[in-house]
Amino acid sequence: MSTRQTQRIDARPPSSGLVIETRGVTKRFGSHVAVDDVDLHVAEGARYGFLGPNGSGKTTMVRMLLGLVYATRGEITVLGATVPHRVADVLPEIGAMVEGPAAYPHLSGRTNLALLDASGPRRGRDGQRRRGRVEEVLERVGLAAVDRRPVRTYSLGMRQRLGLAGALLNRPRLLVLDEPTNGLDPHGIREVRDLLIELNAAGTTVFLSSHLLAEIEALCTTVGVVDRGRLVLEDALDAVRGPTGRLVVRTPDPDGAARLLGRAVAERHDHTLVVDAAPGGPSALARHLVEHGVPLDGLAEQRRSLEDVVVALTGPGSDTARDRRDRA
Ligand SMILES: Nc1ncnc2c1ncn2[C@@H]1O[C@H](COP(=O)(O)OP(=O)(O)OP(=O)(O)O)[C@@H](O)[C@H]1O
Repeated sequence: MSTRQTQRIDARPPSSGLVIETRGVTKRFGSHVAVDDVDLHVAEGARYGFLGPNGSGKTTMVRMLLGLVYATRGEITVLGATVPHRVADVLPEIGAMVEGPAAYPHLSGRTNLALLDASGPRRGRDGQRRRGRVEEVLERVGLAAVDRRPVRTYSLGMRQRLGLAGALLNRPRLLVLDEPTNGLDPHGIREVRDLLIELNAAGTTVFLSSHLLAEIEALCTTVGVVDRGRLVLEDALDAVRGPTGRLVVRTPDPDGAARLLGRAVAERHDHTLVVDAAPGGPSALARHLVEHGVPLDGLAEQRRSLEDVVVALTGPGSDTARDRRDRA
């Protein structure tokens, strides 16, 4: 075993169970504070979504995690190594894609990956195995059928997949991805999501930034929301989307249900009613409706959407609100 590998194992102890931890991380560009006193906690095995509008500091944070830019203040630990000083020890265990995929435009995707692999921790003369690794990651990202044409002729979606393939070459323990579905069509977005879920199920922790709420909601187990450089929320997605205290009733007889439930009905849309929860919960309400001849198609607890929570937290005057006003 090489010294390098031993060091990596020594650097492994996130006994806290955290693979990324930051304390008071701040980044200033001149007088502009891009990241402001951020404490991140990314647990081993999580799919962590770092959500924020454009310009909120996501890329800057991701770059700091990888030691590509230095924090003005604060501490960063990734896979047990302090960043930037010891980041080189753990980089072989991290697959990263930041600010779009980088590749030599005049070379094919395969050649680009082979070069990347040759410069990685398993550099050396195992050409056969390298070819195997390259084919495997091309297959995983749906580029197996790609021919010899140069990367400059690739669509943005293909480049994005190639970038992901590069991030997977080392079979990383941690994936750090900045806006990984940028430029992909809905089909491609779903494929990347499925791939990340599959890798995560096999043990890889996934940290990704996105300005797309729906993407984070569909993929992540934990969410960190950043607004103008500040982390305004960090929690398990299930906890964020907790119950609202109301029940959603679907019935073919909404008039009958509305008459019966009176002022408990908070909202009504076609055959769906949102009802203030009464003592006894969903089962008591179901019984009450059915006993009074109102048939039910469905009854469920209403849960907050991530969007509701984010809008409430970021509030008017934030970049999110400004973006909305600009678009209006
Ligand atoms: N090298 C730099 N010099 C000066 N300002 C910078 C630099 N890099 C980023 N910034 C500024 O820091 C703020 C945060 O930028 P950052 O790219 O981290 O945001 P982001 O959330 O990733 O945005 P996007 O989704 O648009 O990529 C922005 O106001 C940006 O203009």
